[in-house]
Amino acid sequence: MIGIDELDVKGRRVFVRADLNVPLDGETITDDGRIRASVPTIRKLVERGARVVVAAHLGRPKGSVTPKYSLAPVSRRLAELLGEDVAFAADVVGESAQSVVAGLQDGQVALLENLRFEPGEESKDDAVRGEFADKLAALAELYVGDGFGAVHRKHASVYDLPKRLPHAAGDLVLAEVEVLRKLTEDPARPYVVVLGGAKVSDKLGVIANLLSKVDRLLVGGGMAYTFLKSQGHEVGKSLLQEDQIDQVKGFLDEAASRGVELVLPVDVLAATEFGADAPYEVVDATAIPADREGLDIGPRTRELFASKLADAQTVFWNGPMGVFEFEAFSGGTRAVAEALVSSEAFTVVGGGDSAAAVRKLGLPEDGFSHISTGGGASLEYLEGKTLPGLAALEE
Ligand SMILES: Nc1ncnc2c1ncn2[C@@H]1O[C@H](COP(=O)(O)OP(=O)(O)OP(=O)(O)O)[C@@H](O)[C@H]1O
Ligand SMILES: O=C(O)[C@H](O)COP(=O)(O)O
Repeated sequence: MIGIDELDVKGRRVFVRADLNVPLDGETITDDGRIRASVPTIRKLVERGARVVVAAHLGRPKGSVTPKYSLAPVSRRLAELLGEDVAFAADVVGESAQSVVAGLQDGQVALLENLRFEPGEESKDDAVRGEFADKLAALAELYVGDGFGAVHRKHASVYDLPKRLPHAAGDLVLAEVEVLRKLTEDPARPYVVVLGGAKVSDKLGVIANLLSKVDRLLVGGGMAYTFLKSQGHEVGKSLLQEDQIDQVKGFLDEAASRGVELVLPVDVLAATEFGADAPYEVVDATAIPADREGLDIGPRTRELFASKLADAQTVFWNGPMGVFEFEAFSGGTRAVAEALVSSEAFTVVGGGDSAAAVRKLGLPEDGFSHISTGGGASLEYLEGKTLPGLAALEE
């Protein structure tokens, strides 16, 4: 994988695939970490006289134009952080994109509209993705892969486009891979992975492979309820991945046979509904009332998880322990974050929302060895999987 320093970019149109998938409240960006992380590569290209065409996704609009997922607010923030104008295209490969890109002078930056407004971006059909990648390729002469958070996606802009243009990895991708490689090569033990969050179906899949690598797996957040259900417990209205209950039963058996400690919540904050002010009570994780929804791990679980982190030498954490965006349900995430900050271990936090949670809770970013921009991407890297976006850059 070569870096951007090895590309001759002056006067050339360089397509930068970034991960600008930031949390939004309406049009307000609630955490701009991923935009900040994308700035150094873009700035370097600007300084070297490239005509920079940035592209990214936001949310999961599933191939149709969805105004609430427009990158317009991101474009404004990117311009502020760069201290440069950013020409925003109102579409991805249409007339607006073509004219914005054609108008770029050396050292200028454009941002295309959300890649996922186009069905070709995420299509499972290679030909459909390829056709869309051809249109993206027509916008540039060189490709830079810098969207680490999305390198696990076999999407047109991540996987097919670098096959069509001379390419290099951006500085963010190189830095992320360097840190994560340390975790895959002989990590100091005990090696503990903490999983939470809401992308349950995506991330349950990684557990099978992680079980052969870690000593301990702590499961909280929206992930935990499928485990509790698979043990036969009622989980009420909590997040549940019904179709993966059997698979999860298999994980419990495999963890036991491998001697991996799989630690689940023993209590949860069970709310009457999903909301910042929803009334809630602390209940045993084995007795969640049918009309309640688990929105955070409870106080006994916080202590349990902290004790399981106390002797760790290596920790990877992805996914908040609860709905940390609501103050009342942020305590579990805070407890895990604080346990990591006070730990001597090599600690890596990964994921858009996980990193945002660390910042929102006011924890010192330098309290962690590394804060990664990728959640699912980091997990799949740690599993030892070949990630499409990295494989394409290596070719
Ligand atoms: N018990 C729960 N019920 C519902 N949502 C939850 C629960 N616990 C955590 N969440 C939500 O999970 C979301 C984050 O999950 P996610 O899996 O996307 O993590 P991430 O760090 O952003 O990783 P990635 O970068 O892969 O997206 C947060 O918005 C949080 O509110
Ligand atoms: O938030 C993330 O993990 C990345 O931006 C990828 O988003 P996705 O899970 O919707 O593909």
